[in-house]
Amino acid sequence: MTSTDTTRQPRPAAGAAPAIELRGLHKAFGPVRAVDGIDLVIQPGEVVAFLGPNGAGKTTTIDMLLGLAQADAGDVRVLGMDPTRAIAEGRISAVMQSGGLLKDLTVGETVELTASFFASARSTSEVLARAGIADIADRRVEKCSGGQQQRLRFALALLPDPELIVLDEPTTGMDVEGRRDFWTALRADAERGRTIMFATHYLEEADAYADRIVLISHGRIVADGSAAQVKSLTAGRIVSATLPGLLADAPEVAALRALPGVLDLEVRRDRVILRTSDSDGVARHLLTQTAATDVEITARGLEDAFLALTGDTQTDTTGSLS
Ligand SMILES: Nc1ncnc2c1ncn2[C@@H]1O[C@H](COP(=O)(O)OP(=O)(O)OP(=O)(O)O)[C@@H](O)[C@H]1O
Repeated sequence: MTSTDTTRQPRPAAGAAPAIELRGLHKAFGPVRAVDGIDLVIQPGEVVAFLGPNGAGKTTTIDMLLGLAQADAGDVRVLGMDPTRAIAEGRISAVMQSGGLLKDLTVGETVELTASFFASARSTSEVLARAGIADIADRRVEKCSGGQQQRLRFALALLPDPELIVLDEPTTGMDVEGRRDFWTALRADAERGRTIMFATHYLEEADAYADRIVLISHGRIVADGSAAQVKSLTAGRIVSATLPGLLADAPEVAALRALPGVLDLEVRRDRVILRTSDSDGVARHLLTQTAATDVEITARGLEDAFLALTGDTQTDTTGSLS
């Protein structure tokens, strides 16, 4: 079979079991609530980024998803079955951050050796081509860059032709080029209908390569949707201006707070900072109804959404966003 074959990965029929179903998942390590009530359903064919800062609970969730750790409470189903059965049947593969490669073997030998452990596996040439490393089949693993080794792990994960691939921070420590090549190979494979879930703390990877972002913090899901939807959860722009002699209880502040679209407002010395869905209206008010100077309007990006929703860094605005 060649890498151009497109008949083998049909999208699952309507009514197929979810690729991943997590219900009320909890896991604690002593006093640390690593996973604190996760409910998540991922449908066949979705490419989902599991995004969160260090210690958010991504790896713990993935370990339970792969049957490597037991939940304290809750239920895990993968392709409608227990994860250990899905793995035994070759229907789910994992790509972890490191380990598992023998440095003296070549890339091709590594794939052939691993394929010999499976009752039925795709061909070496096919998985090397899919992972974008056919040209380095004869290179010894120890001579491969971090990015090439990670694409080799991806090739190994493709051997049983799984319906679902789970990757735990697959590009940690890679340079920009290595990351780009890795994601190009993964995304091309995903186009064929495979379900992919990857953990990352790189916002740009989630934004660029996932159809859906599940943002977690302190073991809980704090946002779930497309990159645009996640951004819109912290919607609006920031308008700031200097108002000399400003006091937080001044009538000007009350009038600003009452403007349509204002989501929150903060006074810092003589500067007022507003988050609003109508930045033009606020700027117009400031310039025509008050003595404001230095009016600035800034857009909020995914980075802001991430920080605001995970609450791990102080944002410029007040008010709860999650
Ligand atoms: N085996 C363990 N023993 C004790 N605490 C643990 C253990 N594994 C994880 N934790 C704690 O559970 C929390 C969640 O960790 P986890 O590794 O799941 O987060 P993560 O989102 O994958 O983080 P990272 O991006 O740093 O890998 C952290 O506070 C971590 O210190």
